[in-house]
Amino acid sequence: MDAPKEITYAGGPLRGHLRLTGSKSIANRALLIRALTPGGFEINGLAAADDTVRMQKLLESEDEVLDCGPAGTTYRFLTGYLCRRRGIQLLTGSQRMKERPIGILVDALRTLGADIEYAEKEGYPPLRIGYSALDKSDRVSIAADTSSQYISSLLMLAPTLPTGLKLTLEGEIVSLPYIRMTLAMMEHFGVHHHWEGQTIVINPQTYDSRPFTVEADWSAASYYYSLAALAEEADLRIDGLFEDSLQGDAVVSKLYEDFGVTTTYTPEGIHIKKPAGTPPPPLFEHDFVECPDIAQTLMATCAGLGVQGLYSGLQTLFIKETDRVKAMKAELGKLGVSLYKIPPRMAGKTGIQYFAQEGKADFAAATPTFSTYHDHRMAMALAPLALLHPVRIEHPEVVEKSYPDFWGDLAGLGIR
Ligand SMILES: O=C(O)C1=C[C@@H](OP(=O)(O)O)[C@@H](O)[C@H](O)C1
Ligand SMILES: C=C(OP(=O)(O)O)C(=O)O
Repeated sequence: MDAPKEITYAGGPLRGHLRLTGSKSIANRALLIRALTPGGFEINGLAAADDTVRMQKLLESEDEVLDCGPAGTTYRFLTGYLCRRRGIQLLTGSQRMKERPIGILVDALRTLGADIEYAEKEGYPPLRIGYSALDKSDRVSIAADTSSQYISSLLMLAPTLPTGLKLTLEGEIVSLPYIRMTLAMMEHFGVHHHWEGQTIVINPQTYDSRPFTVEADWSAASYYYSLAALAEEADLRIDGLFEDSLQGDAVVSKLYEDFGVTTTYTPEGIHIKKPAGTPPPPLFEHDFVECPDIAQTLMATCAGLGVQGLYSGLQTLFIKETDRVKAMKAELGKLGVSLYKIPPRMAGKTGIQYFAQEGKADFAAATPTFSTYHDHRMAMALAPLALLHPVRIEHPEVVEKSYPDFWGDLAGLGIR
């Protein structure tokens, strides 16, 4: 095992200016839509993120085995796409990918006529996918409470199907902004849809070839908001982020207002500031069902500042790159901060599952070494704590999944 990375900060106000990496969610949609667009189009701002690089390579590959590694969107988007590509391919991924469910998407595709088999365990990757016209039905219902990526996969394919698709979303909808992102990008390429209650209707249409630029990544921006909140004083300019965004994680700018971090939008991007002497709030409460990827960031901020946390909407975190609540509980536990499920009887009759967080990070024992569980967001969410005390991060290379320049960008701010 490689040595963990130790990161420290000399102290003082946090100042800097950087250009953020591109959004992998937007990039992977643009790449998939391009593969379905006659004549293709130019995409600007594609990041070197591993998930994006894999998507690009696998779309071009004619190999019999396609390995998505840990990339969820790549895996789910290709599951739909490959159903209509000639030949038989085995779609596989990392060990963790084989534990992330795919049955809901496979069942929906089979209703449309797909030729898909489980190559190992029923309900999980890898999949053996053959060609099908997907003309058995143009109507399908799908459980929306597990992953929006299944829905995005079907939506992007929908206009290319013989009679389009009527997709009914059942149950609670998780990660809704990502479904909106998919539909908005389809609109950009001239494909229209309409809602009939809980059903999204997409008629057969052709994607128009138009140049496209990938926005910078608001999920990645969350780590800078956390840094600003943890700093005594902060003044950061981040280029490439805009108020009018396709990304639901842009809500992070609002969430950090509670911590005294303000955002000004400039023609180049954002300017975030925290004045010296801003006291932290006593409590931070949020429902993360629309922005699951920034939950770890806020947990780490609250731990660093000793802010009590009350979180809901975390029910999908256990099937991400790792079981994220379990992993955060273990790592924050190293600092004496507790994270626990509130017993349902105490949460009342709402049926909502709440988690509470209590305690302020205590660095008295020793420099903590954080494990990262093959999860880029564990590394990036915990790194800002280095503003308070040196920390060590195991397997720092995990950040390559979405943000390969993360450590270099932190170094540019004096966090080395
Ligand atoms: O569609 C997307 O780009 C994503 C959707 C979300 O997943 P779920 O829909 O599985 O929550 C999110 O967590 C993931 O990082 C990216
Ligand atoms: C959950 C994530 O990614 P994916 O599901 O695409 O692997 C993430 O990036 O936080």
